[in-house]
Order: sequence, then C-alpha cells, then structure tokens
Amino acid sequence: MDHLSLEKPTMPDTLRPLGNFPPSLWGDRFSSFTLDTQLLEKYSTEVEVLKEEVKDMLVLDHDDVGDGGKSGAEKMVLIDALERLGVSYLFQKEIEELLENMFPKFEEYSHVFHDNLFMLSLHFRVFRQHGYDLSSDAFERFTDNNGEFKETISSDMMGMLSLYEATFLKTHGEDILDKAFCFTKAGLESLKPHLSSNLAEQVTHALYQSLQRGIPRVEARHYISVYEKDASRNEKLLRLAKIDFNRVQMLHKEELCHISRWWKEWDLRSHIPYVRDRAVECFFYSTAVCFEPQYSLARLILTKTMIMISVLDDTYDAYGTYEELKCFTNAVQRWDMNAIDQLPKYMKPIYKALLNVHDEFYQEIMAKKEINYSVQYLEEAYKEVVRCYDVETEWLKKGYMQTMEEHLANALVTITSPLLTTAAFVGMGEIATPEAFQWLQSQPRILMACSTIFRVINDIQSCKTEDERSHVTTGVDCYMKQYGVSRPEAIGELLKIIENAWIDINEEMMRPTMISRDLVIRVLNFTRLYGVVYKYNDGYTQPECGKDSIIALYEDSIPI
Ligand SMILES: CC(C)=CCC/C(C)=C/CC/C(C)=C/COP(=O)(O)OP(=O)(O)O
Repeated sequence: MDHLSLEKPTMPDTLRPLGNFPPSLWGDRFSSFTLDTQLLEKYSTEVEVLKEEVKDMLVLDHDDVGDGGKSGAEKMVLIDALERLGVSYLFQKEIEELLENMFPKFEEYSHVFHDNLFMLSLHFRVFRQHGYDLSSDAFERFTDNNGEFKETISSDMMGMLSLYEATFLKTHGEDILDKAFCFTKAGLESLKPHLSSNLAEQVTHALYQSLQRGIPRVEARHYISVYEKDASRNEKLLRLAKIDFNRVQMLHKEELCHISRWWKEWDLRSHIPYVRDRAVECFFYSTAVCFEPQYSLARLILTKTMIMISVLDDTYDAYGTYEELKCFTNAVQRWDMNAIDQLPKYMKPIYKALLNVHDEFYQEIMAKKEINYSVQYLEEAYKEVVRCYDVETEWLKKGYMQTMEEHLANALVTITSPLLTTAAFVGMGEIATPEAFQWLQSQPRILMACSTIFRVINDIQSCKTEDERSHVTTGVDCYMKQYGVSRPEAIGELLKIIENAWIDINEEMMRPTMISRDLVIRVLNFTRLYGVVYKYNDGYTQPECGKDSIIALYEDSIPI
C-alpha cells in the first residue's frame, strides 16, 4: 500500500524544484507565412456561392415534417453532416430555426422511422447537442422484457454506432443509456473485424474518440476524409467543407505566425529558460475552443493568456523560492508597474509582460470600439489564481497534506479554467455582456464541472512525474491519504468524479441557458480540449501526442 509513504517533506526555502521540461517541437516552423490573398478571395467567393445553395436545402417547407417524417429525417441527416464537416457555423441561424420547428413535431413525424435505431439515435444526439431534451424513453422499444438491449440490433452497424455516440449526451439517472453504452461498445468491438475498411475506420475512431467529447476542429478535419469515401456523400457539402477548411486554415496560419513571432521577439525564455515552451500548442488549444473566423481576437487573447499563465505556473511550480514567490504574489495583487522594484531580477520581465500584455488587450478592444469593462474581469481572475498559487506554496513549505475538499477548493482555481474562460469571453465581443462575466464569477455548475474534469485528469496524469520532484500534492495523493486507499483505487474513484462532471455538463447545456449558448459552448469546448490533451498522459508537458493534430490543422491543407 503506497499510501503509507505519503508524508510530505517540508520544502527548503531556497530549493528550485526544476521541471526539466521537453523543448518545443516546432522551432521556427510557423514563424513565416505570407497570406495568398488571391487564393483566399477565390475560396471566399466559392464559399459564398455554395453557402446559398446549401441554405436552400435547409429550408423547411410547410409540409416537410408532415410528409410521413421523411423530410424531417433528411433534414436531420443534413444538419449532422454540416456539423461533422465543420461548416455548420455558416448556417447557425438556419439550423436553429429548423430544429426549433422540428422538435415539437418530433412525436408526430418520428413514427416513420419507428424501428430505425440509426435515425432515432441521430435525432436524440443532435437535439440534445442543441439543448433540446428529447427523452431517452424512446430507446425502450429496442429493449426486451428484462430491460436489456435486443441482440437483434447488434448486427445493425450504423444503428449501433449512432446509439453509441448518442450515449455521450446522457443526463443523470438515465440508466438505459448506461446499458446502451456497454452494449454498443462491446458490440462495435466485436463487429469491427468484419467491416469494410471505411466502416472499420469509423468504428475505430469512434471508440477512440466520441464525437461529443472530441475537439470540433480536429474531428471535422478527420470527418472530411471519412465523408469523402462515403458512397452516399453529397458532393456540394464535401466541396464546401474542403474549401472552407482551407480558407479558415489560411487565417489560422496567419494568426499562428503572429503568435510565433510575438513569442520569439518577446524572448522571455532567455531570462527564464525553465518555462515550458508551448506557444504553438497554446494557439492550438485556442482553436479548439473557438475556431470560427469571427473569433480571431478571442484566439489571440486566449493564446497569450495561456502562454502568460503557463509562465506563472512554471515560476510557482518549477523555479521560484518561497520568498521570491511571496514577493511576486504581492506584486500581482497590487497590479501596478511600480511594484516591479520589489521583485528579484529574473521576475521583472515576467511581471512587466503580464501588465503589458494586459494593457495590449485593453487597447485592442478599445480599437475595435467595443466594450471596455471586460478586461477588468481578467485582471481579477489573474489575481485570484495567484492567491491560490500562494496557498499551494504555503502548503508545500509546511509539508502540509491538504484534504480532498481543501485541495479542490483551491485547485479548481489554479487549474485556470475560470481565468481562461474569462479570457475567451473578453475576445468574443458584444455577446459577452456584463451579465455573462458576472455569471462566470458566480461559479456556475458547468464551469465547476469543466474545472473539475481538468483538475482531476491533470492530477491523475501529472502525479506520476510531479511526485518525483517534491512537488505540490496532487488530488490522487490527497484522496489516498484521506480515504486510506491505494493509488489505483484512488484513481478509479477520481475517474468516477470525471464521468459525473461530464453528465453535469450535458445537463447544463440544455435549454434555456443563463447566457448566450455561443458562450456556454466555449466551456464545453474547454472541457473537450482537456479531456483530449490529458487522455493518456500530460499532453501539455509532453507535447508529442498533439503533434499530428497541429500539423493537420495548420500545415497540411486539404487537396481540392
Ligand atoms: C489543454 C491545456 C493544457 C490547456 C491549458 C492551457 C494552459 C497553458 C494553461 C495554463 C495552466 C497550466 C499550465 C495548467 C497545466 O499545467 P500543470 O500540470 O503544471 O498545472 P498545475 O501546476 O496546476 O497542476
């Protein structure tokens, strides 16, 4: 039982707990890019033409859902294709109107696909993804008298796959979806060897990464290549998806080039070589949260905030001594350039950058003649994170092992999701109203669930490496000590906390949401990102596992 060896040593005042982090994978790879404006214009023009044609396909005629349900089903297939191909953002209004119309009529038109597991599961997933709480009771028709799923459906590959994806939209107490998950997972695994290569690829991918928990832009890039091989594909949709992907990629490349140069010119690492060098990854994370072209400023602010807070995190966790960190905590609470004098030499450029970057955001927002209240919320969020870093520093110095409750109260702040969500909102313009920022500050359940997932998954993955350097205690250690259990048992319990938090998120995504859905979706996207990056290890510290996605999103365009 390794929980017996959990007493923490006290931290000597002068020790620097160096992380020895792996270097950046990228060098100057993304630092030069010239936008081909002619090509961009050509793509944009074609997107506009295709967009109009697809809009016509989305119009719901008066009789559409009354025609025996056929058109309703067709529309749902179309909506799903647009979403999976990553172009639904071009039809947000049309899709919303369509679903609003279809949902109340679902009972009426769904009898036509009464026994069609694929179609029912598709409707269930898409309605719920849009916040319409379609009841899972409808799946009972596929169960026997004992409440078990009928074996007859196990050979329906598309139905099984569709139901499997639908189970990730579950809310609390929906036991039928727990059963559906186990049934479809086992069924798909055994079907896989007997499928054609395209179907086998789809099943393998779904078992590795469900749609609901995947990063939208990464999943879209993957799905375009799947859809291309689908015999029932719509050529118009495929072309729109490919061209729009390349068009948006050009804009992302330009932004990434700006970020890469900014990071290089800033040259902070020559003063503080101990920090993780992850500017490209941070841009990728921002794209995961909001990839749409109109959110360029949000990506910029979010990326720079991630880089900045990562520098602070490494300073607290992997370099600063107790006294130095105390000074830094005080200076951040003052938020005043005059406080720089009280800092040790290596901390001065960090502090200066923190305040300057923040000022830059303010200027950017004012230049767009937008709101000016939002940046203040970001400043407050930084101060709160730093106060909680300080609590960790105190615990470490004293060798104090906090309880699980104390750990979560502090670590749900230091995991930085509230700060990063605030940063994303700051860049999203007018939809981020003062009420939206106040909502964020009220610790809404969805944000708490997002932070819980990030914190717990981070603790599980990082306890392996951080224990080796007398680091701050992870939740795994707290749980083992508090409940007297082994490491695998503690991890098992923590994984249940994560699953539970995902269900909270599903519930919070149901209509009506307290603030604009477009904002709430960012919290979901943050959660998806954390789940993907920390799936098998600490993918931020060990960046190899994100490499293929970064190349697919910013280097390889799609052959047209
Ligand atoms: C997907 C992803 C990583 C997104 C977050 C973006 C980002 C750079 C956040 C900054 C905070 C941070 C470094 C957290 C994880 O590191 P850590 O394990 O050192 O955190 P800890 O010290 O709080 O445990």
